[in-house]
Amino acid sequence: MPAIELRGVTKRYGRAGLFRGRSVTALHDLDLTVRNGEIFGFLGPNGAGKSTTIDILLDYTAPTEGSVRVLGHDVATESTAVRERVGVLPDGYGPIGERTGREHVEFAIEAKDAADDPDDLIERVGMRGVGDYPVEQYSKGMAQRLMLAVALVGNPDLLILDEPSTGLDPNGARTMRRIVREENERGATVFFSSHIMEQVEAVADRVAILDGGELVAVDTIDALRESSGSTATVTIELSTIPGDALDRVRSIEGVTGLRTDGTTVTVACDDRAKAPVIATLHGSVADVTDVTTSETSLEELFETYTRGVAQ
Ligand SMILES: Nc1ncnc2c1ncn2[C@@H]1O[C@H](COP(=O)(O)OP(=O)(O)OP(=O)(O)O)[C@@H](O)[C@H]1O
Repeated sequence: MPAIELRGVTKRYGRAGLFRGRSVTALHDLDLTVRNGEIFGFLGPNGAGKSTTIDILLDYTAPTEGSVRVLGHDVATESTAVRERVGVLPDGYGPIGERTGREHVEFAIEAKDAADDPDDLIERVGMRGVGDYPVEQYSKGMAQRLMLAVALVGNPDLLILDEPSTGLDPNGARTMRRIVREENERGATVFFSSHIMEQVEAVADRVAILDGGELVAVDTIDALRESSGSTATVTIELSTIPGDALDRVRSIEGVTGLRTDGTTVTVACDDRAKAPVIATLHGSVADVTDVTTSETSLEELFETYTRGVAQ
């Protein structure tokens, strides 16, 4: 049984007021399967439809067409069963009011009828020392840690994290990654949206890239590298930029992209093309002062897929 299954999901929002009559199609006929036990990164540019998808998974909004199953339950008819087994870290909703962080966690434990120790959760998300402060005094990062503690209550089978790194400093981001891995090792499926590609690359088993309400890629990051044709990135520092040599580099078989920034040339290519790229620039009139090669990053793949270059 997949953890998440969307079939033919379309979502149209109606417009009120001045724009009444015009509607926005946020998702077009989306099919998506998230396997049980995987860490799944959900990516897309602003307005791609990520939050809409998450709202549909949680039954906060209904799809215009299509069916949605979460942990084997139809979210339209069995939303209570879904909520009992899902932990959610929403985007843009922090804790409010005079209650302390600990009280929020205690409330969530009670609401889920769970047996967690609030102190353990507070400790785990790195909130020791501030659990007894009223949440109105929390910084953005502390509020985010608290929301994560609440999401973890009851050992959920599925964690849905919407932009989990919002407001977190590097230590907080590391804690988040550690917790995602620990939860996954415990057996939970983790579905998370993010704009922070390093975070996704560090933990995700597979990723989906959504663009304009449609999936443009779903796979492991390695497989996306292969299918985009750019497995490597070669970065070359030159003393000057020789225009004709750049044209020769572009025409090398296996080169899928080339960018210049000052005297730095960055070439996306497959592994076979690395040596000819370096040799071509090395043999040009300009001096090569530095060369680095690396695997194509998820950020570069994201750019490729969301510009429709790869297919
Ligand atoms: N309640 C709403 N009413 C009307 N249009 C909406 C509503 N919510 C979202 N939209 C539209 O649906 C599209 C998808 O928005 P959504 O918020 O799902 O994207 P997103 O991928 O989460 O973006 P971001 O990365 O900026 O958070 C956008 O065109 C947005 O303007």
